[in-house]
Amino acid sequence: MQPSSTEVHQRISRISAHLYPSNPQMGEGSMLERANCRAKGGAPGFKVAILGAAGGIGQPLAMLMKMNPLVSVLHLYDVVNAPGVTADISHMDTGAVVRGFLGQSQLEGALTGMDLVIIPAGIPRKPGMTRDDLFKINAGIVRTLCEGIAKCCPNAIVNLISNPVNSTVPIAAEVFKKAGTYDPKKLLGVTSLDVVRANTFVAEVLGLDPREVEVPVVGGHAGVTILPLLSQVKPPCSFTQEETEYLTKRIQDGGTEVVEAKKGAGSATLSMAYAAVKFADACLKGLRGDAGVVACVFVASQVTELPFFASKVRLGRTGAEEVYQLGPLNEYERIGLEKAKKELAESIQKGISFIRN
Ligand SMILES: NC(=O)c1ccc[n+]([C@@H]2O[C@H](COP(=O)([O-])OP(=O)(O)OC[C@H]3O[C@@H](n4cnc5c(N)ncnc54)[C@H](O)[C@@H]3O)[C@@H](O)[C@H]2O)c1
Ligand SMILES: O=C(O)C[C@H](O)C(=O)O
Repeated sequence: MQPSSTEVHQRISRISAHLYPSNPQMGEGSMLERANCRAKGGAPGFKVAILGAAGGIGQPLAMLMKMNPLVSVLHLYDVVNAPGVTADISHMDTGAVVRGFLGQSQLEGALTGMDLVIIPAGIPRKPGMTRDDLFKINAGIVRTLCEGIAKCCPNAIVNLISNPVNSTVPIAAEVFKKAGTYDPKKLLGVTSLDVVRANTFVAEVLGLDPREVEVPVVGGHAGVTILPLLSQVKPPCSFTQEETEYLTKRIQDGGTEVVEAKKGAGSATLSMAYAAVKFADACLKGLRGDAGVVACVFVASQVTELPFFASKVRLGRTGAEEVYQLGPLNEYERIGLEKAKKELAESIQKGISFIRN
């Protein structure tokens, strides 16, 4: 039987409300309720928000998270174009319910009830810039978004991608401390792109499939703070001094390599979305209670004298439940570690001072 025109109208307004629940002109509450029911009644999964979802990273990240079977609800927030990206992604025939949120007034709706918040909001580098040159603009963006998280989903795990990660993570920590919601296990600076690059470049040198290679990358996420531990590569292997220097430099300069190739059109977006999803998936598996979920991430740490440091962690139901020691380093890595710590200390302090002063 054909549906009546009233039924068709009702269905259309339901779909609008599903896509734009925070925009009263776009639909009625009934669809939101239905979407919530579907989220509850459908495959069990986690609620994930992407802040900066309409950007170069945000769009492919949203697409890949919509394909993730662990996600039941996906909230896409941006200050521009969120409705367009949401409409597009929502047509994918995968399980997650997608909802769009546009602008500061809809931030609370985007965040309420979330288990995981991924933040790729902020400006990217152009050739000639360092990640620290992004601090002025991105520090304020991260502060505002983290104030929203503290208010609306204080228990969520946060995956912070916005650069400079070495400073934005300390900024987020200070915001959460001020709000009384800081849980060091749940604030994670995303460094998975460094690991993805390291696996790829090392595999090239060894003539292996990159999927078989595991390179721990520790320290931070900028220049010399990115420290690949080539002495700990799996499968066990050895490198000449020339290979070690080539690989270390290429991994440290991977971001710049992409920024220069893009000639002013931004920085890594597609490989970053891939790396972000790899890490987010690990966080969700940890939340689900899977055993043995290990990844490198920039996190509150006692591995060195610095308050934050990237190293391998074990992800569990409450976030980064165990932060692993660096393991034995060779002479080249020990020298690299000292350089990394010097620069990292300044970047961390800059982030802390941004909120405290
Ligand atoms: N951690 C890493 O490994 C890594 C890798 C690549 C890029 N990045 C960083 O990620 C960030 C984003 O890069 P991109 O290429 O996607 O940039 P982009 O400019 O393409 O996208 C950024 C998005 O953020 C949005 N945005 C700006 N202010 C916002 C706010 N207050 N709230 C919500 N959204 C807001 C913009 O509207 C835009 O859609 C940059 O800072 C970049 O340096 C980090
Ligand atoms: O290099 C950049 O500015 C972006 C990102 O941090 C990267 O490593 O690709």
